[in-house]
Amino acid sequence: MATDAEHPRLILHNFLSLDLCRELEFIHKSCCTVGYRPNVFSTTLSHLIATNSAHLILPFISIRERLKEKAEEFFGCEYQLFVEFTGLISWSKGASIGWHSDDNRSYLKQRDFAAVCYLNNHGEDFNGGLFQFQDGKPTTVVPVAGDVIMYTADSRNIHSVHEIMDGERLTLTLWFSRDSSHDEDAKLISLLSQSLSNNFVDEPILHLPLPAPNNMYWFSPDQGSQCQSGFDIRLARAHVLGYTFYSFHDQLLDTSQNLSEWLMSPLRLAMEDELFYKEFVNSLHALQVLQFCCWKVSELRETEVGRAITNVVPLSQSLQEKSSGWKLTLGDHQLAETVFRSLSNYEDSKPAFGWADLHAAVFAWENYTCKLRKELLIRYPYWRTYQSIFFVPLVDLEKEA
Ligand SMILES: O=C(O)CCC(=O)C(=O)O
Ligand SMILES: [Fe+2]
Repeated sequence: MATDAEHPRLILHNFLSLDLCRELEFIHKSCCTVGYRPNVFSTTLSHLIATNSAHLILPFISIRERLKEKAEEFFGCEYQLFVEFTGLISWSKGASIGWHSDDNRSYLKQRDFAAVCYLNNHGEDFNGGLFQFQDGKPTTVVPVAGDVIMYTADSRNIHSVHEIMDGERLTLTLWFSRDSSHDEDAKLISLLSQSLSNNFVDEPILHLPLPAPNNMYWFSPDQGSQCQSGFDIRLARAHVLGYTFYSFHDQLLDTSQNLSEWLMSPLRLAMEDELFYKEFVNSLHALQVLQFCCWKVSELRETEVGRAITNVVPLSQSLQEKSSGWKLTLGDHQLAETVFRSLSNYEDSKPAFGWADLHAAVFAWENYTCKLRKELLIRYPYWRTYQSIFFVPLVDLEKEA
């Protein structure tokens, strides 16, 4: 929709497929950290690389390119733009932003255009959170999964976002710049080169995530103050799906002091009074598999045959045998549910999937991860050569190789 020249902006319906929206939701809900403002969570591409999950930047590549081309075409600046920032951003109850333009700080002056992609639905996944332009048409934008809004980052497009009343609102947000010194690609390629040189580059070994420092996962209802109340967002994300983490240590440790340490070390998943015997290398690994299961559950149910599960035991039995099993406690359950429950989860409080699904998800997640990892190793040398992160169909690269 082209609008008046005084307020250059564009709305694109169904620009992203629903499956891509779900895939990005999986990435965000398994990798995000607390954001830059209260009740906001974010996942940047550099964070994915830093946490040993560089392959998870791949689902972003073609969409970044399509959005950049669209912005260049619509705003009439072909071949002039660089992606300045790409990130998944979610807002929970209480988050909002007043009237502003996106270049309204001295350190944001390089931003020329914004693209906000909605990944979930107003009224279904969250309430509140309508986007509003101060002048010009359209005035209000209701977030619908797959839709995108683009606008100039200057004062011609002053906007705000209403407070989130309930649920979690998720977007993929990009800014574009004409200034090549703010090219995100150059920074990402440099991070990738460090990350890949730390690993066995030739071996597409299974890639396991490595958590960032624990304070990046600590949600505090009153950010800025040193208050003790709050929760670890990895525990909270598992909790709203109906799962808890159990750690099996030899020694008795003081829970509050060691929660951080345990979240970094091997653990298992429990649901109600049953324990899944699969050991995950750390909390992020377990959370990635849980969120992957959430994304793929219907597909997993179609393809799995047999579905015999042998590695689930009653918790009471396992704790008797291994007296050192410890539940990692979440703390404020109610707060975690307010912050992370999407509206659609409220209907019934039962877990959305069970052990058979999770069992299948462990293998499907490994296949997904290995496939992306192999793809990254094919694409990366081209990105390094051209100092640009671009999308080419894999068959074309394989032909060249
Ligand atoms: O998420 C949105 O709809 C817009 C967010 C926004 O205005 C911003 O991040 O500057
Ligand atoms: Fe904004």
